[in-house]
This record gives sequence, structure tokens and C-alpha cells, in this order.
Amino acid sequence: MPALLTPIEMAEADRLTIAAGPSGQVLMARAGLAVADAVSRSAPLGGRVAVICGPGNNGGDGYVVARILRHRGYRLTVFADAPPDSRAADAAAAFAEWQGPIEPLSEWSDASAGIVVDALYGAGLSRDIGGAAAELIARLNASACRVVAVDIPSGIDGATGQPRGAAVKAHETVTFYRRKPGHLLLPGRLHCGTIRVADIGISDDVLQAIGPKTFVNEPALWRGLFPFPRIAAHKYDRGHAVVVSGGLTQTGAARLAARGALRAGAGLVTLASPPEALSVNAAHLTAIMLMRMDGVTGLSEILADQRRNAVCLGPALGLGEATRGLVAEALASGAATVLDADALTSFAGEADKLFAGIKAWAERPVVLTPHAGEFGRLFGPDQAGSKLEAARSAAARAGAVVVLKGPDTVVAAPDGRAAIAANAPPWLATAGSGDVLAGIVTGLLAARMPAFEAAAAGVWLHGEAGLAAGIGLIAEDLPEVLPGVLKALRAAE
Ligand SMILES: NC(=O)C1=CN([C@@H]2O[C@H](COP(=O)(O)OP(=O)(O)OC[C@H]3O[C@@H](n4cnc5c(N)ncnc54)[C@H](O)[C@@H]3O)[C@@H](O)[C@H]2O)[C@@H](O)CC1
Ligand SMILES: Nc1ncnc2c1ncn2[C@@H]1O[C@H](COP(=O)(O)OP(=O)(O)O)[C@@H](O)[C@H]1O
Ligand SMILES: [K+]
Repeated sequence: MPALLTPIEMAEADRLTIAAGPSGQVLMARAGLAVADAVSRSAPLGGRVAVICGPGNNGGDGYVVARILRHRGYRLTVFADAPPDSRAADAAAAFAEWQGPIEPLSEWSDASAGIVVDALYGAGLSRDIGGAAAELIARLNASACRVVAVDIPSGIDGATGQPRGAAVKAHETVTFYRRKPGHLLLPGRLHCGTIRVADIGISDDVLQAIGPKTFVNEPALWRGLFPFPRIAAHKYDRGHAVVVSGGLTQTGAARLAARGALRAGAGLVTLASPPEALSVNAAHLTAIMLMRMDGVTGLSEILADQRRNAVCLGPALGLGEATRGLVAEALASGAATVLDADALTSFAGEADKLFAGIKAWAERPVVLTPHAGEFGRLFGPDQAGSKLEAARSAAARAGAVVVLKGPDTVVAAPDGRAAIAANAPPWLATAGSGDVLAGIVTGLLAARMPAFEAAAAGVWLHGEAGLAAGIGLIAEDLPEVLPGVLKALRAAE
């Protein structure tokens, strides 16, 4: 299970492990060894290494690293302003075994070493960093030193990815057992550099007891429910997606979504077009079917055929009453519904009306795909907590799966499950890319994938498609590279 553990859950994993067998000192020894190995991989033997130790068990890991590296022949200096806190017994034991020099934090300079191990604070960060530690972090970040962070760069909150006061910028981070949300959420991810996850002997049995609800968005999370075509299936088994087009001069976005839906696996896709845009849509469509849709009645007629089991509204649909009417009709039809862009912004200030329409038929899947701006307009600009918590509480409030987009897209379900994406390349930030994503999710819903998994799989496929197309991609490329991505996904089954 690609679980992410919050600092509190990770402390519980440590506690359960220690209760069942190895001591905290043994876990710390393994953690320190993993970090020492990471340093050894990039530092020439005999080179200078500085280890900066804080007052808790993160600092304890640092003393272990220092001892191992000195034993291997590196020239070590430890920097710490105080011995370990009395509550960090394992760290105190590691400190007692360190028999080399200890300098105050204020003495650190980039002349001390080319490689710096950051063991100031890890999972126990509990307030903003100030004083000598903050000053040191500023000097460290301005230096040319290579920084290896123990567990998480000091100052990054493992639950939220937010810096607290000051935060180390690392080139490499070695964490233990499982990553935390703060390793994936921005800006935390940008502070981590390359992330290694070391096995320190924690058994997956602890996950049963902890019941984590946050995951990395990768295939292990949803592959079992992915609608790979079956040999005995016909196209209607693969579902029929409907995408609603905007008016005469706003048709491209819906066609991008429709093509995403078809490539993602819907057996059929129909573009529902306002009468005035029929000819322009007709000029651009081949495998995708076209139907005339005259307002709400028109959409109602199209969705009356229950085989049309998923519908996407929003891309370039226009703002206002007409769009609100179409959304209400889609939600009342019983088709799985994806709402994006204008379908979300049209409910700014009237969000509860939208949520009531969604909750009126709770078993019908609904996925909302806002970017940060649309999210703020719908759910209010001042969401408390991290992006993860914002998406989670929005999903509970709306009664829908929420895809809060960006470089660290979060997919959250009303039941509290959430997945954070780590595979999206920055060139996905291009006009129309979100329209394709809405279409991909619609295609997966048409193929009857459950909503949370369809949204997560859609986001992952979109990211992989971005990687496959590479820099320079335009939105049109995304559906066209999906077959290669799907082929690799299926081969890895
Ligand atoms: N036995 C275990 O539980 C294991 C823990 N491990 C390490 O232990 C770490 C967690 O240890 P701790 O829970 O002791 O926490 P930390 O060592 O991350 O920090 C806690 C200490 O820092 C102080 N502190 C927190 N925020 C501060 C701030 N902003 N300014 C000044 N002081 C601050 C606290 O008062 C406390 O003394 C992990 O990150 C990991 O590196 C690993 O050794 C694996 C095993
Ligand atoms: N910096 C970034 N790195 C990776 N992916 C990004 C980045 N910025 C945006 N994206 C992704 O690009 C897509 C943009 O969607 P959206 O903002 O709706 O654009 P549009 O309306 O032009 O289609 C989303 O899937 C989003 O997650
Ligand atoms: K650290």
C-alpha cells in the first residue's frame, strides 16, 4: 500500500515496532546507517563532513551518522547547542557514544565541510524555528555545501509541507519506512532534493493498526480497479461519455476533454453541442460523435439514454445561470459527473446549492477538478490547514471527490481518503491541459471505475502523459501519448 504517514502516525509506527521487538536504539542505529550510506555514496573517503544535531531523536540519528562516518575514515565535526533533551532517551544514548568534538551552531561555516548532514529537527518539529538554528539554516541555504537531510529537511512540517520559520534546502533526504505528506506537498517537496526511503525494519503490520488514509498517487493505489478492456467486452461495456461543448467560439476545450475521455477508455464519446456550434465541432471530429444539445432540455434528452453513463461539464462552458442549469440537469440524470472550470466558478457564492444537488443522489459518482483559483472561488479563499486538509474538508463538504490541481495535485474523497501526486512535470501547466484531465477522468468513470480511484488514476495518467510527451507539450499531445502510458501500465500488471 503506497501509504504516507503523518509525523504522528510515524511516531505510532515507531512505538508499535518498539513494543513488538527491536529497541528504539536499534531503529535509530539503522536510520543512522542509512543516512551514513547516503553520505558515503557522494562524499570522497577522508573528506570533511559536518553533522548538525538538534535536541531530539532527529539529532540522535545525527550522532549515529557522525560515529559511523568517522569510523569509515571521514573527518567529522558535530555542531549542536545542547545535549539531547531528557525526553529523547535514544538520542541521549547515541550522544553518549559520540566521542568527537562538538561545536556550537554559531561556529558552523561553509568552510567546515563540503557535505552537511541536517539532523536538527525531524518529525518532532513543533513550533517555528528561530534563534541560532534559524540563522544557521540561512547560512547553510546560502552556501554551496551539499546537504543531506535526516528524515525531512529541518523546518519543513511533515504533515503539511509548509516551512516553519526557516527551512533547510537539501540535495538529498533520507527518510524512514514511509514518506510523509510534507515530502510531496509543495513547498516541502522542493526542499527535499532526491528522496530515499530506507527500510529500518518496521513491519507493514503496523499499517493495519494505524489505518493511514493518505497515499502517494501511484498505480498500486488503484490498479486493481483500473478498467483494462476485457476480451469479451463490447464498446458499451466500456461506457459512453458525454462532454458538453461551449458556444460557437469556445469549442476547443470540450473537444480536448472528449479526446481525453476516448483515449482513457470510454467505449464511446459524444460531444453535446449547442446548435450554433454544431458545424465548427463537426469539422473537427471523427471517432467522437456529435449531438445537438439545445439547452437544459437538450442535455436532458441526451442523458435520458442510460447508456450515456458519464458526463463532463465545464471546459469553456461559460459562466452563469445557463451553466448552473446544465450542471443541475447532469446531476439529476444519475450519470457519473465531472465538473471542471466554468461549471465550478458558476457556483461561486452559491456553493451550497451545488453541494445539495450532489448529495441528493449520493451514490452517483461526482468528481470536481478545480485549480487553486477555482477552488478558492467555490470553497472560500481562506481554507485552514494544508492543501491536503483543504481538499479533504472540501470533499466532505461537497459530498464529491475533489481533485485540487497543481504540481502536487491532491485527490480527496468524502470518506477521508486522499492521494498526493508526485509525477507531474511542470510543462503540464499549459492551456487546455486541465480540460484533457477532466476528460480522462470522465472516460474512466464511463468505464465504471469508482470515483476516487478514477480521479487518482486520471491524475496519474495525465502526469505520465506529460512525462511521455516531454517539454514543449501542448494539450493536444496529451491524449495522443496516452496509449503508450496505458500500455506500460498494463504491462506492469
Ligand atoms: N525511535 C524512534 O522513534 C525513531 C526516531 N527516529 C528519528 O526521530 C525523529 C523524531 O524525533 P523526535 O520526536 O525526538 O523529534 P525531533 O528530533 O524532530 O524534534 C523534537 C525536539 O526538538 C524540539 N523542537 C521542536 N521544534 C522546535 C523548534 N521549532 N525550535 C526549537 N526546538 C524545537 C522539541 O522540543 C524536541 O526537543 C525522526 O524525525 C527521526 O529522525 C529515527 O531514529 C527512527 C527511530
Ligand atoms: N507547475 C506544475 N507542475 C506540474 N503540473 C502542473 C503545474 N501547474 C499546473 N499543473 C497541472 O496542469 C493542469 C492545468 O490545469 P488547469 O489549470 O485547469 O488549466 P487549463 O484550464 O488551461 O486546462 C492541471 O492538471 C495541473 O495539475
Ligand atoms: K532534519
